[in-house]
Amino acid sequence: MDKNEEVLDRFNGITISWVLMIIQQSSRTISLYSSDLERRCYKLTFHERDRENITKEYLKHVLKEGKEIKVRNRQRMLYTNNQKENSMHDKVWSRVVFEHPATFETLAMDTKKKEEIINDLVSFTKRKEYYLKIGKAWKRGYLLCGPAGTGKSTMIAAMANLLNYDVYDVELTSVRDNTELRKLLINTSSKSIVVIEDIDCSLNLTGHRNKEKENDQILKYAKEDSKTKVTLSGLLNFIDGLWSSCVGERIIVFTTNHVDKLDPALIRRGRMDMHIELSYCKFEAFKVLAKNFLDIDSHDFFGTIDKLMEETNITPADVSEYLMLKTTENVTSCLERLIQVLETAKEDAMLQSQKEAEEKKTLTKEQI
Ligand SMILES: Nc1ncnc2c1ncn2[C@@H]1O[C@H](COP(=O)(O)OP(=O)(O)OP(=O)(O)O)[C@@H](O)[C@H]1O
Repeated sequence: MDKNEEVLDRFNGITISWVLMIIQQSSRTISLYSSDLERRCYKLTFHERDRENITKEYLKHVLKEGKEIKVRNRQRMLYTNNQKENSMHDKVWSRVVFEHPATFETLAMDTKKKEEIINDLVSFTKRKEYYLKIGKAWKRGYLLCGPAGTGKSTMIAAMANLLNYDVYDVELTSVRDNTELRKLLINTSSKSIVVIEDIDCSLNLTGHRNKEKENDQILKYAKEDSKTKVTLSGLLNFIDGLWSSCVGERIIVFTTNHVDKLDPALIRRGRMDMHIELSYCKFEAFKVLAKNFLDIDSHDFFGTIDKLMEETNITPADVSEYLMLKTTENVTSCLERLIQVLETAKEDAMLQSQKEAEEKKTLTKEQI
């Protein structure tokens, strides 16, 4: 608004006039900045009879709207924990602008499941009073599981874009110990998603903690260069601390390719409120990808693709690759290429299961 410009607003049938006032202040000191000598304020004019309504309801509404606009317009950030061992500065997080294009609209998965997740997220953000009333911290935990390339990272980006949250990506293998983990947590802000990806690969946070043999197997997934001394109880404290010591809304997301290998304590309800399984690309998910990549809702080949997808396991990441149009291709030739890939995958899967069945037979004979 310019100085003395008037803007009219309507609220509950009341008209309010806003005028920007700039008041010059006299000062004996010299300032390089003219704004130091100015006081900016807004003059609101309305009918006397509406005074109570304005002071009690309208101003509250203006502040709330203002906050929401600020959140909508702010640049979101992606934070990662600093990995330099002897970092000179105190900052535990490094940040870059978060500009991932993924949305729930472009996310390929079962429509019903997608709606359920969106509703869960949106209703979480609106339940501040409810959480206060029941005496629980305003938080929600999501466990995303599924094979590589089924969209776990993409879903986190879609969540952040939907809610307008920052993302804190915790690289657990670079966290020295539980104290450092706590420090990271304290330095996260409200309206954020704290992410620990591939939780099964980061630490030995597996189920059946007493069975050494199984633990050995799981350690194969652990990163060999990991120097972390973070323990399972440290991580549990981190999650519970996140809920109890932080003000404001927070979401924590774990992703894993091997949910069965995680310690049940880590993923129990209350810590991870919603378990979301992302799976191989079936026809409904394919239709989303076909719309994203080829801008089509139907095609004569859709029937064949539907059938083949029921018989094969192909990830949305692979389908996305095959749907990227080459300069020499058109939609039909691109879909033909995908059909060929699916047919080959189907044959390979059949040969593999035959081989496995024969191996099983031989094994049983040997046992007899
Ligand atoms: N469900 C999906 N919807 C849309 N695109 C997807 C989906 N799954 C995968 N993709 C595409 O494949 C790429 C890889 O997917 P993404 O990294 O999200 O998978 P992931 O499950 O996190 O894999 P990993 O376990 O290896 O980290 C994405 O950049 C995206 O383009």
